[in-house]
Amino acid sequence: MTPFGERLWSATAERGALCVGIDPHPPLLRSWGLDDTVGGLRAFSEICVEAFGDLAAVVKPQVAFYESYGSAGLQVLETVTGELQQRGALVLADAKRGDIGSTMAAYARAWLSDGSPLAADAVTVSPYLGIGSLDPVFEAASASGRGVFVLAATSNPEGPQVQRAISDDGRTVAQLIVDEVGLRNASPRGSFGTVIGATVADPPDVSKLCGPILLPGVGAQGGTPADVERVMGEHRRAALPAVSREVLKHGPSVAALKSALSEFVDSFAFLTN
Ligand SMILES: O=C(O)c1cc(=O)[nH]c(=O)n1[C@@H]1O[C@H](COP(=O)(O)O)[C@@H](O)[C@H]1O
Repeated sequence: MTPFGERLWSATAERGALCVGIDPHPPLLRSWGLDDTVGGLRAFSEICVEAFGDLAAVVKPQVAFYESYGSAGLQVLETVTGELQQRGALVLADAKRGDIGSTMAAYARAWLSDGSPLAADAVTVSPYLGIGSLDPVFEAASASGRGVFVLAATSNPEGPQVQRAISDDGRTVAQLIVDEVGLRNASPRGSFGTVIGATVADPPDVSKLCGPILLPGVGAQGGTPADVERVMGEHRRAALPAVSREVLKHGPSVAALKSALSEFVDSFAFLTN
């Protein structure tokens, strides 16, 4: 398969730089007139497939909401992943996995290996057991043409306490993570990205990353297109802003969801022009 970094570049050139999240919060299910059951989860997800599959460059199902319904929820996630891919969207599984290396190899098999029922185009991972513990994930992604997004400077207010801490050599933890991911990218359009919230006040330098940057926190958490521009500086072509609730609140009308998504895509047109 063509490496994820190249596939993402083409997808954002064609559809615009935006990642729309599928986050089936129970109150959101209810506001769409759906039950907080696996049936409601399935109906919610099918509406999202219909609304986003042909339009968005990347769709990011939040795995936590599927896991909370057990194996039946994960089955819905498997189906939705396949349907989105059939419609031409790249699927980023927001699983945020992080463990010792030998266990990461099993997560890599689950999310990034051909033939796995849960395999997506890319997965989010957490580096707080040490970036080297993620090597099995980088290896599996390289082997299968998939991608990885490593948390570096997250959008939540609690993040800086850990991520702004200073490491032995004077860099912040967030900077260290960005630099380490950059060392693993083999080409300017690498398949290994980082996560930097659109809400982050003092973002790390991404000039040597050579990979995509997922910017969650747009919309419901207060991030704006101007914030994305500020965080990315001259590296804006690598940006992949992410929005969930601010689009999903327009459901269950497929037309209204599509139009909310298109408005966001337009507001980020400056990233790809
Ligand atoms: O990895 C993520 O996507 C992520 C990282 C981060 O720093 N902050 C963050 O909000 N997210 C995810 O992005 C989504 C944000 O949703 P909204 O706030 O509704 O747009 C959720 O699924 C979060 O888990």
